[in-house]
Amino acid sequence: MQWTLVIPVKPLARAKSRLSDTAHDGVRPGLALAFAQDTVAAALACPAVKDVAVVTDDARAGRELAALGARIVADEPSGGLNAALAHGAAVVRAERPECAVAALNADLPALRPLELSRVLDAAAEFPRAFLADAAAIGTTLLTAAPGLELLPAFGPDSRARHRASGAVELRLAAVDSVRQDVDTGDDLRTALALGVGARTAAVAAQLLIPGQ
Ligand SMILES: Nc1nc2c(ncn2[C@@H]2O[C@H](COP(=O)(O)OP(=O)(O)OP(=O)(O)O)[C@@H](O)[C@H]2O)c(=O)[nH]1
Ligand SMILES: C=C(OP(=O)(O)O)C(=O)O
Repeated sequence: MQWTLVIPVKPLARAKSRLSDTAHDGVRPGLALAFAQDTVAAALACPAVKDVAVVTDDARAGRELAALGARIVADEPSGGLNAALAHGAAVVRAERPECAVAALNADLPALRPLELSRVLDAAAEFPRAFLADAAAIGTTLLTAAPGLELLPAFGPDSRARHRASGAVELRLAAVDSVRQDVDTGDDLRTALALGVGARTAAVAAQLLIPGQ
């Protein structure tokens, strides 16, 4: 099965606020964009991915991610992350009602295409499925098979909400790159140790990160 990914990107000036102690206001938008570029590039290189729709209202992010090959969907609801994901899924399903849809966070700079393939192949066995984040509290990926609504419930403690919604938790080993979202300076250090994409590596090299 091949998947259409829906990737949400918050306006860069407001993105990744929890990284403010690691990356100051002048650098953080560029870092958030680099995360999204590395995430989208890895997703587009994944054999299980048919195409990628990015939901964003950010002009710069839209331009740069379209240049990588993503389709850009305007964040018309402007109602936060879950509204953006539901809208993105509805837009892609309006054109291809039978497509399999997966929501993926845009803050996965260490994402490896083959690990994403393993996760998506495992998800294909279930009507709806999700992958917990590295902290085991949140979610980095949520899938819906053809004909089923995505019903995104991302945000703090989303692992429990997605489980309660009936989605099956994927219990896979060795898919760290798909779980490693970056919210804090510690997360960034962990992602750098896993190995990040070229754009994040270039921006991170300008930051003085203790322990790097
Ligand atoms: N389109 C869209 N994407 C969003 C919105 N809020 C969050 N996102 C995206 O959802 C994903 C997960 O969000 P978070 O990890 O909370 O990222 P964030 O909101 O930039 O981080 P903080 O400011 O630290 O909360 C990231 O890819 C964000 O860019 C929103 O209102 N609209
Ligand atoms: C978006 C999520 O959380 P965070 O902002 O912590 O990445 C989530 O895990 O659903």
